[in-house]
Amino acid sequence: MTKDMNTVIDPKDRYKAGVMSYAKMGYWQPDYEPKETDIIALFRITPQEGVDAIEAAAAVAGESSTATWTVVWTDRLTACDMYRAKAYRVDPVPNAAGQYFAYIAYDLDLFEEGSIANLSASIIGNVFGFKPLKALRLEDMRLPVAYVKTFQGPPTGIIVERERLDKFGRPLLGATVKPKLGLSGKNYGRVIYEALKGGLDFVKDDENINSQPFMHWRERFLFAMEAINRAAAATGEIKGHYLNITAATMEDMYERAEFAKELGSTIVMIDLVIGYTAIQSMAKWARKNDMLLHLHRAGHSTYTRQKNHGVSFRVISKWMRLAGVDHIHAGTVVGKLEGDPNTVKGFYDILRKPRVPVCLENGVFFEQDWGSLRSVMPVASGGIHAGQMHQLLDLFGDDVVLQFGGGTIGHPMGIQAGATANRVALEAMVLARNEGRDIVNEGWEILEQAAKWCTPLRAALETWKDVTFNYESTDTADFVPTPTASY
Ligand SMILES: O=C(COP(=O)(O)O)[C@H](O)[C@H](O)COP(=O)(O)O
Ligand SMILES: [Mg+2]
Repeated sequence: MTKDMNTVIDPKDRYKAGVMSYAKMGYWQPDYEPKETDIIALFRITPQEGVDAIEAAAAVAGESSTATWTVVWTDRLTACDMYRAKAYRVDPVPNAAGQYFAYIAYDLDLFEEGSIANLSASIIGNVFGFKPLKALRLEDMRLPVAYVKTFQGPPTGIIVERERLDKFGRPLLGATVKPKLGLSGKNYGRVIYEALKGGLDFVKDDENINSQPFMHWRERFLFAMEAINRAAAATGEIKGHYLNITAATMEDMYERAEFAKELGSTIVMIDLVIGYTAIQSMAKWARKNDMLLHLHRAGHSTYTRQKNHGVSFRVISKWMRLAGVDHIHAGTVVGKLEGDPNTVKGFYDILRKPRVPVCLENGVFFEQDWGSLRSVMPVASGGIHAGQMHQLLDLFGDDVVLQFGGGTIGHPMGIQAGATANRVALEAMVLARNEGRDIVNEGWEILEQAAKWCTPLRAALETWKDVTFNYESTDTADFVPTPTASY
């Protein structure tokens, strides 16, 4: 008698041996034409040696929708033809041997309305640990308007934020208080006051500042608000500080948010690590209470950075626009943290545009209609300074917060001077752009001209130097069709 194959074949080899075929179970349908209401996911799959790409794509479709590792009788009790996700297209990734782009369509009925937790439990729930795959990356998603409309989206959005702040026609300026940890409430407040008085619009808490022994959260909030009020009175401008309300429980976060509002803050901040459901809860709170909601993407690089495994930040950007944040850190290109120029531009389009056109060069695979969901203000932050103002304005335009932590608080003449250097650099660059000057090629010259009248800017340029470089995209090179692979 032959042995039961399931007992001797390693699960990952079942696909090679043909014992198990998700493709045959109906999860591969090359003739399927996605419906307007389908959710579409684009995965980069790297099958194990000997596993067929189509079988691997079908396995991803199966495991991220209805299937388990074997056929079950109860499928027949459901509308299984409709509920099965359908892998309908598999293309080899040019210049990346062994990798494939797999397109998978999901019926809208597979998802609960307005829930990122539910969406992600399917799309990234189990499949990333699946044995037939060496690696898997969720590159992009198309979210149908019917689904988009079940989400609240950003509580405030760019237009209303500008109206509330009464600031138009230029990027907003911010800074993260440094050092990240250790300051007392009083000294923390001093940093905020100096930076706001010097010319910044916002200052912010760092991702890991919550309620530590050296500064409890109420001390931080009280000293921060005092600084904001004083700076607003001194400058005649609306000023703000992102009070980080990230905490261990929702109860704590609501308590901190309520206190921020009570003190007159316009904005609160959360970290991505609090989780999708907590983010959605805070988004609802922010809309109900007319508050801006700032999101720091703390933790994202653990799964967004590797090019063959994890989740692209363009997908996280989409989920966060649905979930409803007003600000999100989205990369600088020229700063201290990784970020391919075209890819980062793609994130900014996803966050800001009402309808995002396909742009393979920027890694945007699908047209995305946001169905009048408000737009998210991207935040460029991480290792940037006044000497890069021309490149930042060229890359990101006006609807962005440019945030200089070290690039304000590390200024040789002090914090207020650091803020002034940034404000003068920005205003000089915006003026030059509006006059039609070529800010990319004449950028450093424009900064030097402005520095003749502004000692803090001169000191900033002398300290941090001209680091203008030609940003070139490499990450999305393999997205653009080649003569041998078109998609
Ligand atoms: O503290 C900083 C920046 O400080 P500095 O301006 O001194 O470098 C932020 O946490 C990073 O911007 C996060 O990165 P990202 O914005 O890419 O999520
Ligand atoms: Mg930080």
